Amino acid sequence: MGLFGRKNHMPVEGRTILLTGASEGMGRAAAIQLAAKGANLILVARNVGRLEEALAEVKAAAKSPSQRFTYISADVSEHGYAEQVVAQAIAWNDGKAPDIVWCVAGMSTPMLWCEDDSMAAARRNMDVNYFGTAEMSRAILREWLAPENATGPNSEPKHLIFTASVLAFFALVGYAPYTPSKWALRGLADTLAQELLLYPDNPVKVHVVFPATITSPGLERENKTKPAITLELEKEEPPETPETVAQRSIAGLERGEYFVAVSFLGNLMRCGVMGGSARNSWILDTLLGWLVPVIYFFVLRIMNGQVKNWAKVHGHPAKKNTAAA
Ligand SMILES: NC(=O)C1=CN([C@@H]2O[C@H](COP(=O)(O)OP(=O)(O)OC[C@H]3O[C@@H](n4cnc5c(N)ncnc54)[C@H](OP(=O)(O)O)[C@@H]3O)[C@@H](O)[C@H]2O)C=CC1
Ligand SMILES: CCCCCCCCCCCCCCCC(=O)[C@@H](N)CO
Repeated sequence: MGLFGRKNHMPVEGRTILLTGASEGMGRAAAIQLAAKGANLILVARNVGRLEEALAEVKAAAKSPSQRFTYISADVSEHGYAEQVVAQAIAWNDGKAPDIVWCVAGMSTPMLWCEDDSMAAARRNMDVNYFGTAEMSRAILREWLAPENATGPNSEPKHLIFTASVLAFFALVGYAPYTPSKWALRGLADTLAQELLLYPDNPVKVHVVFPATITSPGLERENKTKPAITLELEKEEPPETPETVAQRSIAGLERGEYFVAVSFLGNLMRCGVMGGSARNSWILDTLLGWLVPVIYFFVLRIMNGQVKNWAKVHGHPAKKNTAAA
């Protein structure tokens, strides 16, 4: 129970959490905050040097000396990686699967669709962002949902968390290699949310977090290929630090939200495309959902106008179109 008797839907104290993408940016910030709340953590990423550094920061943030922390180096884009990571995690965790798995690992290579490298980029983004998460979700669910791992309908649920982007609510020019990988995560999450109802004795909750721009090392990397028009349009939603995004994401998970947006604009965008997805609040989400078309009537006019004007001023996109140029 939190303030005013509000239930914490995702208690982490004493539980074990596996996070992919935990060595930098939002994943590392989330790991540090979860350590401060008393969780045991398994950090996953590729680069061991950066994992060591993150591990030291996580240890320093721990709430109690009894908490345990480790890391596993793995590439989430490799087929079959997740079974190995889950097996290693279970061995480290005294034979028990982690209670919470948060897939944060992701990347983005924005560019215009007609650029030379866009198809290779699209496949890479899909491998890391979609399959990296899909493989982990399947490996951990096969553990959590096994009949011998049933904990009973009233037990504390396990949590499976995906990390998408507000671009899965509202698309932007220049993100074609990336955006479909994040939309795909939503399709998987909606399907799993329903499929999990087949296992009432093995309660698991699925969630998707939808950040907007995060001032992370990843943002610096993606800005190297980002078209200038993309940079221009995405200024509409101010960037947030990894710490703020992690904190708001965790707050949403603690409130029990299924789709977690981390800003007011993000929540508006979310309510504009709910479709058949579970609502956080049926009343509020529906009311906001009625408002969004009115906003889009103007926003689309303005934003498409900006793109057309860009073409007028700068001519054919051809080559000279990255933000760096
Ligand atoms: N930055 C932004 O503006 C936004 C980001 N997002 C999403 O939020 C999440 C976090 O983003 P951000 O904080 O920018 O992340 P960063 O790019 O700063 O960090 C990415 C993390 O993921 C790990 N990682 C990347 N590729 C792989 C891989 N193939 N296998 C294993 N680990 C990998 C990195 O470690 P290593 O390289 O050592 O493997 C690192 O720990 C991502 O899913 C991203 O797509 C969503 C909206 C906006
Ligand atoms: C109804 C409300 C109207 C909405 C207005 C639209 C404003 C658009 C802002 C979009 C921000 C895009 C952030 C991209 C984050 C991302 O995922 C990349 N950086 C990849 O890492």
